[in-house]
Amino acid sequence: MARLPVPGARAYLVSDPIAIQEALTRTQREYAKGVGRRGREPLKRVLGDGLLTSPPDLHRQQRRLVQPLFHRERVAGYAETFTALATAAAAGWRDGEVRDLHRDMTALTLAIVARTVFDADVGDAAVTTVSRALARNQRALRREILPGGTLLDRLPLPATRRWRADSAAVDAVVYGLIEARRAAPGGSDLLSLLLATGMPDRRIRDEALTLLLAGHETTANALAWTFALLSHDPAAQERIAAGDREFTTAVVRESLRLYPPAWAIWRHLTEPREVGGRRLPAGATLILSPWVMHRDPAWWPEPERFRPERWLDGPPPARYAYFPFGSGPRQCVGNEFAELESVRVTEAVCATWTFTPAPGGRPVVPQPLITLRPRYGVPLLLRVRR
Ligand code: HEM
Repeated sequence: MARLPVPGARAYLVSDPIAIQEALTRTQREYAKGVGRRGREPLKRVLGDGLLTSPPDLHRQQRRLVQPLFHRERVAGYAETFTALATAAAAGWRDGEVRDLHRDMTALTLAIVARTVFDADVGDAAVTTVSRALARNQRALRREILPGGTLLDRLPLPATRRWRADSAAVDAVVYGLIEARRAAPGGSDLLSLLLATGMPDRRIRDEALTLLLAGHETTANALAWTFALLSHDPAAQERIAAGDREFTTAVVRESLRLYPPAWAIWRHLTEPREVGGRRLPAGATLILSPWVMHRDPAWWPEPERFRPERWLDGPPPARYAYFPFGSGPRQCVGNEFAELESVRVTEAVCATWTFTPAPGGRPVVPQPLITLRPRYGVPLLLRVRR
């Protein structure tokens, strides 16, 4: 376990799978979400008391409410929608053009979560509003984990003003969806479930925005990284196009190993405790990092290599050496949704297109903000599959 220089926090990188398991599975009690003594969370300001950032007492009932939307059979029922929306998006691309697949995947995954979870169509303007708000503000939001970070909010900094304007625009999109559903109630989508509880609009907004953001930003990154990796591997593209779904699933898992969109999960101790053989005080911050564990040679032969076959011919990984979706009570509610969506979208793109890195394009490099985004996008040269 190593001490890390995080301002205002006693932060430790935990690299023992047993200690990671304990921190994730005992999350609502001894190990709480967030950074430092008060559990600061960068996303709390955006998502309020939505499922991702809610306190433990509220969390249990919220999770029960939302869970039915993510049951295995229900998710399986979304599969054809995943394929149809991806096929329609890819049909608009042109032979020989260079496209930023990260941007394309952001629009697509947002349309997918709106269609499936919200039973709504979001227009192009709404897609631009939401994706621009995320792209421009992650750095400003990350300030929130710094001590006094919220004080900066009171200063008229350009970043703060931009965030306020973007946030109001995103709220207008979400309240628009809520109003539309109120006018046509009775479905089994997320908004119908939330409206039926009679909870105040502000709470509905928190839950809805949480699922809209958590439900597309991470998957957009996962898909962008997947296409970046595949752009160097024409044989893998062929195998996916030939319909080998087991292989495509292995590709998605391997991509989540090398580029886990949730690259760090933060917890803090609510009381003094021994973690990984070391006594730590209350308020100590623990960083559980899929990025670090997924590339540790102790668990992965040739850890830096993209080799989807390891998921087909090797033993399953040690349980807490691979946790792209976290674990325990706060585990990703959309994990099966995300995996199936990623497989179907990857298949749909490879069915019609082959792709290579854009000649002379900027390098594809990770930018670890709240999520792991490709800093300059993923520019690829597209060719129609012949
Ligand atoms: C590849 C895609 C995805 C990745 C890597 C991912 C990763 C994660 C991780 C690591 C957590 C746990 C955070 C923590 O313990 O502090 C989480 C929570 C969550 N995720 Fe995902 N996620 C993905 C896709 C999705 C999708 C598609 C949805 C919904 C449609 C979703 C909704 C949520 C929600 C609501 C939570 C909070 C759960 C709770 O606290 O009960 N995620 N996600």
